[in-house]
Amino acid sequence: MSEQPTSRGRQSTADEGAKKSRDSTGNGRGNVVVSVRVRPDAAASDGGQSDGEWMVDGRRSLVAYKGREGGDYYYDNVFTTYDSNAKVYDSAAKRLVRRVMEGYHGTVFAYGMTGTGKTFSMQGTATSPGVIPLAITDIFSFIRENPRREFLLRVSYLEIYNEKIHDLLAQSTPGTPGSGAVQQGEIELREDSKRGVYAAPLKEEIVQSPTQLLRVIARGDGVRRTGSTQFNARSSRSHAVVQIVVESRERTPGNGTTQESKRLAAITPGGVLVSTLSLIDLAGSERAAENKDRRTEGAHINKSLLTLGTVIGKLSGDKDKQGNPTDKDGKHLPYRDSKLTRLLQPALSGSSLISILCTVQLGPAGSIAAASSHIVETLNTLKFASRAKNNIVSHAKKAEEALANGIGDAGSRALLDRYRMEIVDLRKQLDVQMKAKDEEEEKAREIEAEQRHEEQMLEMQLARTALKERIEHLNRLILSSKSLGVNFNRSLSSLSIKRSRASILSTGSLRNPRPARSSTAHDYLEVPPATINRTLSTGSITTGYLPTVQVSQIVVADASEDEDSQGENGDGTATSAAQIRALHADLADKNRYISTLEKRLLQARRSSHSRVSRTFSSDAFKGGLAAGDAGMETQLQEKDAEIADLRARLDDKDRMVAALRSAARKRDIADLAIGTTPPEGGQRGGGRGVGRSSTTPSPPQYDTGKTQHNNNHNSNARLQPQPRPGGSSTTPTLNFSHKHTSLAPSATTRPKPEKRHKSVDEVTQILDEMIQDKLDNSNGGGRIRITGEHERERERERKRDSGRRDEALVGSAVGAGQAVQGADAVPSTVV
Ligand SMILES: Nc1ncnc2c1ncn2[C@@H]1O[C@H](COP(=O)(O)OP(=O)(O)OP(=O)(O)O)[C@@H](O)[C@H]1O
Repeated sequence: MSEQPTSRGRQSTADEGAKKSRDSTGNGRGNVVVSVRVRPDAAASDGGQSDGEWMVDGRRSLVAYKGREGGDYYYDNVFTTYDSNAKVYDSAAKRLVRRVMEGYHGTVFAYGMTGTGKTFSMQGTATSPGVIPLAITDIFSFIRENPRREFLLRVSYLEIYNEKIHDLLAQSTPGTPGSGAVQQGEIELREDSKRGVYAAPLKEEIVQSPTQLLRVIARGDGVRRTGSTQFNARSSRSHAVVQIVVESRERTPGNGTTQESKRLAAITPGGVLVSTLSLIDLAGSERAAENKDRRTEGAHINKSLLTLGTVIGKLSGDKDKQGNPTDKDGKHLPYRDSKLTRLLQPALSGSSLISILCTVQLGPAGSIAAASSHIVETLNTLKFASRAKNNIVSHAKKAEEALANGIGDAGSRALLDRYRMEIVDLRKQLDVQMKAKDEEEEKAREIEAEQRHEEQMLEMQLARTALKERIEHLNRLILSSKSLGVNFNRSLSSLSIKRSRASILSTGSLRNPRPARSSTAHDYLEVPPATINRTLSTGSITTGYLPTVQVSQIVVADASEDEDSQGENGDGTATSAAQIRALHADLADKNRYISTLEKRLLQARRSSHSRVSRTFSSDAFKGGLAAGDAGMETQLQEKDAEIADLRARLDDKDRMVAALRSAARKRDIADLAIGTTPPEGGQRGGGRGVGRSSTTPSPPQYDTGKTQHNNNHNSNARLQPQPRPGGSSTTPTLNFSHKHTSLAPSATTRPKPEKRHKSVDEVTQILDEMIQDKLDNSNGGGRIRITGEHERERERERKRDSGRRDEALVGSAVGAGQAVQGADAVPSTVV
């Protein structure tokens, strides 16, 4: 094929010739795209559409030169000075980039004389991005448009400067223009069957966004060598190669949507497409410069470009027996003559898609571009483009197919596979750890459940203990009621109190110990009926609760001990003070018990609430909780009822204590009244204030009516008021008719109580004697007659005695309501 696709004389068939050119090379599908871009000249008046001998027709992709060696040049694309970078990309590179994303290798490079706009076309500007940034944008657009595939992008950036390869991404500090990058380990071009020709070692960076990729490339641009030339103030002095490796695979191959299918897909070989997009900004060919450095650079540049042109010129599509491309004469192509051609070998040999953008600058007559030397360079560029268009034969195949044929390098380079495998391994480790974590959490939940169960059991045990204590307490109360003789019919039996007589006497407060009250006395106390129905607690008390009474010990007797019970006065009865003390003790006991119950209930409620709140979040214990809560609720209600009942009882006992205290005060007043009477009878009784015989038997036990106390005995003793013969019917007398004294302590073991009170019978007997004496004296037939002064003295003595007896009678009448003496066992005591 001629280097001049068409000539002026054949211009009429230019379109046809261009179409024929594409078809003849077999690149009708666009595997090889050759474009020419004309840089605008500032001096051009019409935008360069017609610069002297040049004619550019973008619509027909035609560049025509009317001068010597002129002709018409047709290409795939001809961009005029009005065309933007976006149009250049869309027409010359976009399709190639898209196919690279589909698995083809692709190469785009700009070729042309220095200052004609290669860098401008490839990199562009901020307002007019070139092929590289537009390709990057397109790559990520493609990824977004293909959600069923997953991609991995990595980029490298190298330059060939003076026939040496430098890694532009491995240099940390951007070099100043012309200063060169930091020298690093020499990078060699290697070749193997899988990867083809590649530079190593070369840094590759994985990028995940357009911005990140652009930043990486911009960093490389910053260290790329540039310098000022005659035609370009910032001329590229090296060939810059950006390589973007694209790995992709189907995200869900087949019908696999599960994790397992993804894992299988990840470890299945051949599923990954690996393709490379090479974007190359070549250094510009130039005439020998005056500057030595520029001349050296230019020599290397020109040499590599010359080699490139030579290789392309010899491309024939033929191959030797080993499959290496040869020229039409069967000779090997000189790819190794320069690093540039060596690096571009895969693309030039037809294993990749290729797009060549040739830049030229056409100028009007008189301009630099119109110089003869410049025109020659422009014609050389056009001829290079024509040879590339005519000679490069591409049989690019998708990387996946290449892999199947053992040509590609995906097997060893697919980071996506390696990463996927690593991901699979990490996921397995994660699964193992998650399972272990789940098992630990399950164990923790089980332990927590066991702890909650134990807490529930503890609470239940606590509740049961409280209930048992309540039952025991009530049992004690019942026994105590028996021993204390609480009359369920509004009367109190004897409160069993053992007290040291000496102790009592030592206090000096109980000079007149009194017997326990009879049922009549209880009526007098007006104790509320409710109080009588309450039981008394029991307990041994060794404290002097009342200041005027010191109780050494209160012995609570159960049924077996009732027979030994004896009251304060040694007659099986208890004094009101003792009863008060017992009630106080009972009150304190109940207060403690209530306090204990309240504390435990509060604790149980808190524990129950916390347990319920915790357990509501767990379905595993809902069933058990329903029954447990119902039981606890019932127990709580029962305990509330018990507390209310105990409080009511306490109130009654308070009232009862108040009543007993009131009665005690009244009795003490009465005792004081009696205690002030001179103990006249002491002279006859032989004891101070004690008229009781030394042979006085044990005081009688008396029944209090309905009390079941000692019901084994025939307790017929009743306290009944009886009219005194010849006396007032209101004066109470005691009539003990009971036959037993089994509960009475023996005379030998029980201290003899002091009896300072006169019974009604005694008083009656005294009065009878006094009356008889009066009668005797008045009749004169007295047995003893006293005359004179002696008789008068005797009369005065009788009057004094009478007065004292009257006082004693009053005291006895008062004390009779309280004193209880055995009528048949204890003779009337004469004071
Ligand atoms: N199509 C264009 N439109 C506007 N300005 C352009 C165009 N092409 C190139 N230029 C300008 O021309 C100058 C040289 O361009 P550029 O550096 O791209 O040339 P080059 O071919 O890369 O040169 P070298 O080979 O020396 O690196 C720049 O200032 C650039 O802005």
